[in-house]
Amino acid sequence: MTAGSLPAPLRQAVARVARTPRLLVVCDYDGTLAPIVEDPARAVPRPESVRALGALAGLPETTVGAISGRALRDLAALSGLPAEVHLIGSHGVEFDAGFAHALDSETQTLRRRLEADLELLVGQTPGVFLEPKPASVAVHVRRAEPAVGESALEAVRSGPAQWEGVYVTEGKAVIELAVVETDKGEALDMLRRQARATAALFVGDDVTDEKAFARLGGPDVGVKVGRGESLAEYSVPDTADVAAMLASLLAERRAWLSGETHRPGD
Ligand SMILES: O=P(O)(O)OC[C@H]1O[C@H](O[C@H]2O[C@H](CO)[C@@H](O)[C@H](O)[C@H]2O)[C@H](O)[C@@H](O)[C@@H]1O
Repeated sequence: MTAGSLPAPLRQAVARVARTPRLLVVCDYDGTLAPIVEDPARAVPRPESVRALGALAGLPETTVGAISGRALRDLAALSGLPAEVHLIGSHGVEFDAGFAHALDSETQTLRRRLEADLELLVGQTPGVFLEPKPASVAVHVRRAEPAVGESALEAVRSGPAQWEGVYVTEGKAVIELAVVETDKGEALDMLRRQARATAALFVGDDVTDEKAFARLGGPDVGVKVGRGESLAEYSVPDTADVAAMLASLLAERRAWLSGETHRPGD
């Protein structure tokens, strides 16, 4: 996949947003920068995407972020994104390493109870495993036989997912129970305010990314990765196309900033 093989309307939208005075570029991680794989610990990003995001973050008037469902520490370790890229974990609520300690003791207790209960309920089911995070626990079923995975998901849905103070998110072969409400759209808006962005490009593949797509408007560009209903105006099939699109955005933005292409009002 090359920039030239992106659909023409998307190529035009990318060229347009590249010409905004203060640009914000934000990507989801799994399924967007990193292809989906069986083992979450092995989900590494496409190097071309990492390079493009790093280069974009080095340009003037250009802010870059990644908002992921992952714990911030895991996102930082796995993504290898440079320090100039703003990383936000836990579906948009984890901005810094002290996040878990800032939760009140009742919330921390609920989080521990959730993990213990989920371990008893599904932790020993073949192919099912837990991913503990600072304010949530994800139950993965990708490695389980389909019927086994579905019954584990059902046990979680009808069990701890019903507890008071628990927020449920279902994703790709995963159900996540959190003790705080999460919203990637809030995180996107915070980055937008900090950057005083005049337009944003957001790219994501999963249900939690829809909350970010819902915040887009005006000159913004939303790109859904993969199939399925989405609020995003544009879509691409997979992470290779995301890499091509980011490369195209980088080339357009560089050219515009250096005056090689027409600036509005010139
Ligand atoms: O918001 P994201 O960056 O897209 O994170 C969403 C979840 O991604 C991870 O799980 C998903 O990707 C795994 C690796 O490809 C895959 O094995 C799993 O089935 C997917 O659900 C991550 O492990 C979760 O913590 C994130 O919430």
